[in-house]
Amino acid sequence: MYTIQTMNKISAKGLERLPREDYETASGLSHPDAILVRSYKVGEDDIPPTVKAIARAGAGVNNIPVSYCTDQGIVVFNTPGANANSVKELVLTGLFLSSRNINAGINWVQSLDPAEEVSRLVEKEKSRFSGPEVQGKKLGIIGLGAIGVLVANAALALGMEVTGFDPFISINAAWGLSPEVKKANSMDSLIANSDYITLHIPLNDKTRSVIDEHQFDQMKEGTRLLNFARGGLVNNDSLKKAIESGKISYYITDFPEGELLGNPQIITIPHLGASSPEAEENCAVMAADQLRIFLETGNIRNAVNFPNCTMDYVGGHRLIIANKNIPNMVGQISTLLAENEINIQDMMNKHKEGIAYNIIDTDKAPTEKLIADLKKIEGIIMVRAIPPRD
Ligand SMILES: NC(=O)c1ccc[n+]([C@@H]2O[C@H](COP(=O)([O-])OP(=O)(O)OC[C@H]3O[C@@H](n4cnc5c(N)ncnc54)[C@H](O)[C@@H]3O)[C@@H](O)[C@H]2O)c1
Ligand SMILES: O=C(O)CC[C@@H](O)C(=O)O
Repeated sequence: MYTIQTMNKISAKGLERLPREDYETASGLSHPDAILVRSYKVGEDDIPPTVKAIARAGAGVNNIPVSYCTDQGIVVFNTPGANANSVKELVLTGLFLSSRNINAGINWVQSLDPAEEVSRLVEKEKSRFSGPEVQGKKLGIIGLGAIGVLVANAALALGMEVTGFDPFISINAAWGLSPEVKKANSMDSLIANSDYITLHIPLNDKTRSVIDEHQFDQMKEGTRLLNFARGGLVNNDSLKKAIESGKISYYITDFPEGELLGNPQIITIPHLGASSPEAEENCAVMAADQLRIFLETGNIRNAVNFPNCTMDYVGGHRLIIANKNIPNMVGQISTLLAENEINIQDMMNKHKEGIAYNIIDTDKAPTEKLIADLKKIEGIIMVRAIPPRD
């Protein structure tokens, strides 16, 4: 029986992927094998030593202490692309909200006294809320991953001129991107030439406050900035100055903070990018499947801190071992197995940055002592025997 601790409400469709006869899923487990989470900020103290994997039902993993997990041999998964369409639709909504003064207009109508002649007032005052069409305008997209590509292609269909900046674009993303999307050679040039800018990059130490005073200075007067990626990408003090100076006409964010409230030029959405039943289901299903496959077979798909590594599993004896990516680790592991008269039947070794991951199928079950001895090898981070299938 595996136990999975949920740290947010997870779509039932996802939980159904973990059969009840083999899995207990609940929010208050003290020794879980794995954690399933959405946006809850997971602290190191939330992760008991029994945890082997954490699955983030979503894209961003900045709510998970990933390097701590790596050091503990805990595999962290996310669900690439599973909520991208949902975010794309909200970004398009954001484009129109930022352009046509819709939010201000709606708020004004709602503020009218119903006893007044509302239709007359509307016709008299509506010119205050006029705003430009997006067709023919320039959209700059920072980050051409799962979401950025969908936004780019949809914006082209709306008649926008689209430029993207992503020095690390994946081959997969490049395949999905329309050839009509122009490539910016630097973030500065994209920023300087856009009427609308939308952010679709992860928040990490390299991207924190990536939109700061310098970037605002490069922008055209009246730029509309959309942030459906993470609040920390934009420096709020610089943003407020840019609004005051007229550089920014509207900032649309899915990440409200106290200091952003009450400004009519900042439209705050309560982190709804992935809040569609379809996205919630897609993410939960993908996250649950990845956890189940890892727990039951050791195969890894879509981990952010471990290499992808899959080897057909027929149900026999399997060891999974993670180690620092340094010389002679495989040699020491196989020597120890041989000394214990265990024959390797099949093996796979993959690495990602400083981590190597091994799947080793053997002819006999490893003993507790062998597992303990493997863990003692300098550089070994994690060893687990996969329980053989009946
Ligand atoms: N609002 C929401 O509910 C919601 C939902 C999903 C994702 N997100 C956020 O959006 C981000 C993007 O999601 P995604 O699914 O497209 O992820 P993704 O991993 O598919 O794409 C991210 C892209 O950003 C690029 N990138 C990284 N650093 C960059 C930099 N400095 N400059 C330019 N490009 C850079 C990468 O090369 C990659 O192509 C996530 O990390 C998450 O923070 C928000
Ligand atoms: O789970 C959510 O509601 C948001 C997820 C989103 O921020 C993500 O990074 O995928």
